Amino acid sequence: MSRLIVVSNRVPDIGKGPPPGGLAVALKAALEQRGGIWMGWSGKSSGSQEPGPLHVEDRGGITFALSDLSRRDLSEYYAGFANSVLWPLCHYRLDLTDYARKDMAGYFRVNRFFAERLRPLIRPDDIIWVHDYHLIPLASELRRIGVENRMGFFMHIPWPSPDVFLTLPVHEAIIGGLTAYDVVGFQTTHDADNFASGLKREGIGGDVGGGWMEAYGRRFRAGAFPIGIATRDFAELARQAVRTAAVRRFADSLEGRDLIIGVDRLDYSKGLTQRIDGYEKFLEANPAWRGRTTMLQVTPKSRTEVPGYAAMQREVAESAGRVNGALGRLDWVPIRYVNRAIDQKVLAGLYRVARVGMVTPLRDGMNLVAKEFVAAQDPEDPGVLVLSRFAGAAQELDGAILVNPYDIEAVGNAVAKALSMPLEERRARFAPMMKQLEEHDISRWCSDFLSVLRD
Ligand SMILES: O=P(O)(O)OC[C@H]1O[C@H](O[C@H]2O[C@H](CO)[C@@H](O)[C@H](O)[C@H]2O)[C@H](O)[C@@H](O)[C@@H]1O
Ligand SMILES: O=c1ccn([C@@H]2O[C@H](COP(=O)(O)OP(=O)(O)O)[C@@H](O)[C@H]2O)c(=O)[nH]1
Repeated sequence: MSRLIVVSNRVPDIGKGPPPGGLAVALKAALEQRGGIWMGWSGKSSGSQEPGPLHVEDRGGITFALSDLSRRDLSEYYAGFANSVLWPLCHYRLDLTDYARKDMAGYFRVNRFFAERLRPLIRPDDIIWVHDYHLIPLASELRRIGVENRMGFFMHIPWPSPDVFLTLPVHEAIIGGLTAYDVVGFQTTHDADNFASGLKREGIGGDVGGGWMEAYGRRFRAGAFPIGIATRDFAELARQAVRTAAVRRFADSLEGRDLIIGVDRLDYSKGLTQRIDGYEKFLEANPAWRGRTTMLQVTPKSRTEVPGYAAMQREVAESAGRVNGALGRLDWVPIRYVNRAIDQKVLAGLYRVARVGMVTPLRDGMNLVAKEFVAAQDPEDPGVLVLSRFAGAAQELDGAILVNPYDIEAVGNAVAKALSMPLEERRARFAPMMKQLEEHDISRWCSDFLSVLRD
């Protein structure tokens, strides 16, 4: 069996720190099965110095090859082109894109640097699987220095419609970068269709049927491979977590109120202020519910070095403060806002305690929180998921109450509907979602992608 090489900007701390998420678990299993390497950024800056040699280390049966990046690299490649151009563009926020040629050049330079560092580690029959928008040009850089191995790419974030994507000044180089892969995977058919129609619009190729696309005369496999979670393990984690002291203490602190939970990185794509406004609308329109619900919003800080994110932090805190100030009482705070990461084991228990899960991004590639919330429920007495129709997860979780997150009143009405939904309907909505998550879990995602890449 050929070895697997996974490349991603962010590499989980397998064997160190808290338990890794589902993606790390699945890739770890695939890497252990075949033997392999996980390459990426070490998470550290070498400051103004050039990065030293790769840190190569065996952990939990996997070889990690991690590279530091200089302050300039991180500013131009990570905070700059990846997170101030590609991320807002792919999430339909053209108003937030901040394109600079210097950052674009830094992005391609870091991709070349990763390719050159990876090159000596590659054996002829290795399979290479590259993840996410930070590393689109990696395959073309590897091909340029003579690497002929099978290479696949998975895009974790949305692929926008051509009208949006073609505003990117270097769209040709980005599309050209993708065509150097043998397989290109997207989260949903909608993303894959957007990509194909962009090729067609530009007259450089398109969908040629049977799971194949063509661009610049090169054929490659492309399509939707929706990412899953480790469903059974997560359900078990939630069952155990509700018995732990931390989750019991939290549940007691609710004093019989119904819990509404939101868990999102602090990111403008997650629709946090709109969600808080929706909850306020719900409380205004349903005074009988005041004092009988608590919304817990868990929002760890993210990408603080990127300008738009610092402003977000203020906006979300202000929104939560405004609602608490306007509607709170001496003995009741409508929203509890936690601005740091919570261990996933505790989260699993909180999801199970909650009556309603609020997942209302303005745009999201998939949104694993939506899937985790469903998997964590008690099948006999499940909570209800309120889900944005603009999250990739909405293509699969049709038992959720689907909402348009831009319609604040609709979000408020969805909260009311979720809180008063009869048990029978909750069960009827939950069962098919759980079946879908069990049948399409993270191991299936991994093996589906790798079998197309291998064949
Ligand atoms: O590495 P960071 O800059 O700290 O950001 C964290 C990750 O955010 C994004 O996650 C996406 O992937 C999820 C799994 O497929 C998907 O459910 C979600 O919708 C996406 O937003 C990003 O794509 C990752 O590369 C980042 O590491
Ligand atoms: O305090 C937190 C917040 C989030 N997460 C995890 O972070 C992931 C977030 O993934 P998602 O696809 O929802 O969004 P992303 O942040 O990747 O855009 C999920 O597995 C969450 O369980 C966590 O462990 N602790």
